[in-house]
Amino acid sequence: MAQLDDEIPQLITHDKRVPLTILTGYLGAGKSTLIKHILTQQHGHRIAVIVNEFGDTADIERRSVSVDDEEQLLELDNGCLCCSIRDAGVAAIAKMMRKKGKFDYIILETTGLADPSGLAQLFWENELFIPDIYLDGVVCVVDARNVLHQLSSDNQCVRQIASADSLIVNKVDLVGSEVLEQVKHALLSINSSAPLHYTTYSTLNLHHVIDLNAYDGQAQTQEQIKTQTQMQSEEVTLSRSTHSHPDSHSHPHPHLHLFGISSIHLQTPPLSTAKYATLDKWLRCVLWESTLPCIEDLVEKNDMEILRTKGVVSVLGDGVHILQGVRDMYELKRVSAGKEGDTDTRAPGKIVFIGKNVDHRLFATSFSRYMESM
Ligand SMILES: Nc1nc2c(ncn2[C@@H]2O[C@H](COP(=O)(O)OP(=O)(O)OP(=O)(O)O)[C@@H](O)[C@H]2O)c(=O)[nH]1
Repeated sequence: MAQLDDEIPQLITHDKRVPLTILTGYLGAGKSTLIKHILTQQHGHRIAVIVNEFGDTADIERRSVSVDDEEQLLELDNGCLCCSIRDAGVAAIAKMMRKKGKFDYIILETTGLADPSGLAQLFWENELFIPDIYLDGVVCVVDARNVLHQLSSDNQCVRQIASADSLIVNKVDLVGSEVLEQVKHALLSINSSAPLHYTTYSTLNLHHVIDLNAYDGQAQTQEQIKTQTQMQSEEVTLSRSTHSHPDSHSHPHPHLHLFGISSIHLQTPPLSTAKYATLDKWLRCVLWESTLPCIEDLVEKNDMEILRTKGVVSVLGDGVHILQGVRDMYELKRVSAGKEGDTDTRAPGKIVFIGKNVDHRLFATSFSRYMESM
């Protein structure tokens, strides 16, 4: 356990905040293996690892990742970091931030049983607690061999995948190409906006894991989001037709109900500044009030839960704007200036919602009706 003391704060950087990666993934997926890989690579960072484990396995974790300097590891004894974060957890991390300026990056490995979306939300809005830290991204390691079974039986496993900004499909050495295809389709149907990376022993290029800037609009260019979502939605369509009549007796894989969690995309044309304000209002209804306006004739009550929102929108004469959201929090931010004749500002936009009971038809109808009515 790191010795936390009250020395005079000496942050490694004075003008820069320290990035935080939340590392999630089901029990045994390969999170510690990934940390071990990260800590032995050249990445130019001095990384502190925080292990948040159930029970007393943190001791085993410490040994298995073999960190040279023990002070790089901080264990949070309480398995439920989300509940304790506002007091002990934040205090511990804040104190660690003052540790002699020994690190410039934090990886928080969550318990294999946790839903990371609450944590992501907390660190996204954490300026109140630890202003020196910003959330870089949520990375989820998936066990290619066991994930299909886990998805059918554990809600948290689905939520971990839904919250990810980067998905690492590990243990590909243990499965054949057919299973890998099924895994890919299952993951894309839950989260179509996170890129997939296939690994053995969590070995991959570190730019898929750290310095993602997933919550910083600058990293999400229009082209990236467009290519990613277009490519992945084609694959999801393929996956849905492949599994249109699942039957556990005739199929070699289980029917995945995924606890109602999936992702949908809405297309949006370039918006005038007035319509952009309308979009903002519609998002407040959806994300703050959990309501889809203007569809009362179609559905009485909507039992939806949004975990993650991402998007890119062109505003006529005002450049490209990025949408980022975690649960009920969201941010619309301009990332490039627009000018007359700027092709970017005339490109179509796209909004991705990941969550429970997100129905594409209802979202699309609500969106188009609301945008027309205002
Ligand atoms: N065959 C194979 N084994 C792997 C691979 N990656 C990890 N393992 C093994 O899987 C086991 C679990 O890996 P860990 O990295 O400890 O998994 P974890 O996600 O940290 O596990 P928890 O802390 O229990 O949630 C270890 O025995 C690893 O050596 C892989 O790609 N292929």
